[in-house]
Amino acid sequence: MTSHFVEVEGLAKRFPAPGKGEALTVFENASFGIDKGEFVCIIGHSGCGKSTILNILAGLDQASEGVVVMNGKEVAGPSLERGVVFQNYSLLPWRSTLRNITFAVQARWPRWSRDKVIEHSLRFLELVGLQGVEQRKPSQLSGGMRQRVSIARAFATQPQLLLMDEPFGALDALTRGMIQEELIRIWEETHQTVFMITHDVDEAILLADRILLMTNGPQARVAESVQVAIPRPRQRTDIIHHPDYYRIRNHLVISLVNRSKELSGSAVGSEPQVGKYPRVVDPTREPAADTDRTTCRQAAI
Ligand SMILES: Nc1ncnc2c1ncn2[C@@H]1O[C@H](COP(=O)(O)OP(=O)(O)OP(=O)(O)O)[C@@H](O)[C@H]1O
Repeated sequence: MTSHFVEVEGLAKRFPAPGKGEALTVFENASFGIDKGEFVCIIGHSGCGKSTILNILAGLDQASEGVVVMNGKEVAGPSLERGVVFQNYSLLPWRSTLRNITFAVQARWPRWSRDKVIEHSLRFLELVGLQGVEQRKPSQLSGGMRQRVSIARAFATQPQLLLMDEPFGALDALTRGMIQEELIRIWEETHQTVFMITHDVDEAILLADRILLMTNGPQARVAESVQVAIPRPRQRTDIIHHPDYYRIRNHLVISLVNRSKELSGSAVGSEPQVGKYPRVVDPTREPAADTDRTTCRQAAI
């Protein structure tokens, strides 16, 4: 039945109303697939249910309807096969930087020797540029460094699926840019399957193979799957000069700013959604009028 590495089928989340009112349907009928080694970002306005979807994929929350299947097995709870990076780093404050990583690596591979655990952990700290701070506690690190530790820890445990909930949301623009590039480097080395929430259209285009677009809630839908076929390796300073960059960016911005509200609860775009999956969109093949450069100032939602 499953054709993708991760298959999300007919997911819905409803919360009961406090009184006798109707239940709140945050999103419904969310169906999409993620292939092995793919980097997928999801974008949508605040409250449409992105974090809830990510938590359901992680096994940390339960769907009201629908199912998530990973590698042929239904996701029924948390597992070391799925790693999560949150915006607030989630490091253990009493452990050193290195021990925050070795702790997770040891849990993942309990039979490994101490030396092997340390060697493996140091390699991932090095990949995020954190040599020399191994013995510092999280409180002695900057926000950017803490997020690097948390990314290194997630990649070091080599989960089959890595879930990232706005990992750079709390960082300043310069630090964010640097860590985005480190994330690209570490992903290109490991070819991890990644599902990431972001509010930043430019970040999504830089990182993703595909961007899932959600309409506004309540009754939000995963309406489009937007292809990002810009070749890799990608760099922040070069990607903006690629001829397809603004076509993709403007499509995303127009969909998010103009269409997602009007069409909340239905597919974004002029064509209706056919079948269970979101409409597949390649903005580089859409008419130029849809990608007017004047919308480019509204990039983060
Ligand atoms: N326990 C709950 N009871 C009722 N409603 C809830 C509960 N938990 C979450 N919600 C609602 O579910 C909706 C989706 O929340 P979620 O955090 O998944 O959205 P989001 O798209 O990730 O938002 P943001 O981009 O702001 O992080 C919100 O409207 C929120 O108020």
